[in-house]
Amino acid sequence: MSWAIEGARTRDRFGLGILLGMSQASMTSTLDGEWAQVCSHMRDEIGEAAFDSWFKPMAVHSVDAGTANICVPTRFMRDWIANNYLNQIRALWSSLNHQITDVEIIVTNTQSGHGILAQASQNARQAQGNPAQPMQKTPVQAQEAPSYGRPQEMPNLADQLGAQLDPRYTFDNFVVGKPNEFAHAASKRVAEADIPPFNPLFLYGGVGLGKTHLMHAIAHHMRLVHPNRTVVYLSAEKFMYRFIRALREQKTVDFKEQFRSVDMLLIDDVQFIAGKESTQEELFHTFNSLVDQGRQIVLSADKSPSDIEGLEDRLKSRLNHGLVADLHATTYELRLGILLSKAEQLGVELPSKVTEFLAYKIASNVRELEGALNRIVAHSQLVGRPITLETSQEVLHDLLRANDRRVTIEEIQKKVAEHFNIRVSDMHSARRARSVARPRQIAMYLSKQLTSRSLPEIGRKFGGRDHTTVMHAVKKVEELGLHDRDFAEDVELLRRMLGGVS
Ligand SMILES: Nc1ncnc2c1ncn2[C@@H]1O[C@H](COP(=O)(O)OP(=O)(O)OP(=O)(O)O)[C@@H](O)[C@H]1O
Repeated sequence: MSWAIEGARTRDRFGLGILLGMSQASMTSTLDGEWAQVCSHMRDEIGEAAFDSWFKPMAVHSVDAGTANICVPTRFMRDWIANNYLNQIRALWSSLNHQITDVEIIVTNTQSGHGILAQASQNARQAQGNPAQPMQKTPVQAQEAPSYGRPQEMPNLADQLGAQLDPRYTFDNFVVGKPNEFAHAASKRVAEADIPPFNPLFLYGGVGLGKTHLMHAIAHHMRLVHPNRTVVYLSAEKFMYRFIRALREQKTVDFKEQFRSVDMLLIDDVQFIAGKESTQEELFHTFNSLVDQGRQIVLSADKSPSDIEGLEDRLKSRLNHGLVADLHATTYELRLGILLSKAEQLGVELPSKVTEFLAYKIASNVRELEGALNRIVAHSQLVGRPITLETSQEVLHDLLRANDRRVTIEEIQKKVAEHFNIRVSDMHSARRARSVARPRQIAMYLSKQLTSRSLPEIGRKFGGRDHTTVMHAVKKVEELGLHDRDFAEDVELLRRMLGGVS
């Protein structure tokens, strides 16, 4: 509590006391009592955690002509309180004491206990040619404060606490397909909502499936639409290191204050803090404080909260409380879409055969697919050759081998049937129509080329046909390939898709 009496100016600094004919001591206790009541209301209203963060460090400073001045130790707190709680404080206080018509927040130097104006405010006053004003008013007037958000200086906090956002990771650049449509829709909803629709949003899925991309997209959108809001994105690892540094430098109060004051917090790769107890504890409190204040939290991990081992139960239960959305492994169609979108971003036109080939062959994750595309494009630009199936295969030789797997006759039949748009059952049927017979012959040829099965074995897999039928099919396909370039390319594409890398 700091009752700073600055000099013996006759100005009615304690206007209220004189008005009421009270002694300074009794006025102090009246104000203290009223402030305690305001605090008690606010604690009920905003919850223990937020109250501890913001109200505990506050104290009554003075009263000036009906304006109660509350002091806080930092400008940051002043701005936050002014933007978020001042209207409530003012209303509560004047309902307790009609003489209080206004409340202002001032920044004090807590070391000396004297009211010292924040530098910016002091400069402003001097600039107005009024340096002798005893009362230190803040430049933040509650009436002018936006109902949500903060003064222009606040977004810096996002850079201070968080990581840079990748400008490419936007919703526009995110290709939506069956495996990610739920996670995408949930992310969009969070990004576009004014009040958290679910808290937290928890995104999870395997490596390289787009979790980080979606988180950045949410943050980009939020920063664009609400430039005044503090949107902080960082990895759980970074959160931990920041916390450890704060502990080491004895700045945990600042750490808590800062993280608990953001408007949106996005933490990536939460699995990283499994088994890290004190970081989990800190995250837990940060989480509660933000949720209490109605701030959105978005988290991601490689597993669902329940499946992350080494995560405290109470944290798991909080993480499960909002919406948990998973990203599934990509499908061929989604990979095609992503390739087309990435190629467009790179400004290159990919032959459709190359796109189909890559989408089929590189099924592990999107990051690898993107890497493959980048390699092909870089190679083509460096050597000045167009992108073809052959050069792609050459350039990606190692990657393709890593993605290679033993192909079965069933897979060949399925792939060829898909390619020619016929039923897989036609591979076994007796139908002789060319539209069915030719793909069947190609499938037999590829079975001979790509598997170690004998001719009779292959025949049996094609509806119990004789080995001579298979032999005939192989010859026919070779022959046709010699005279029909399109046909040969089709077969070659299928061969490469199915693992014929050599
Ligand atoms: N649906 C998509 N549309 C466009 N690009 C995508 C899509 N999914 C993933 N990507 C791209 O794939 C790359 C890897 O995605 P991202 O880093 O978001 O994966 P992640 O799930 O966070 O992986 P990790 O678990 O390794 O952190 C990024 O370059 C991203 O842009």
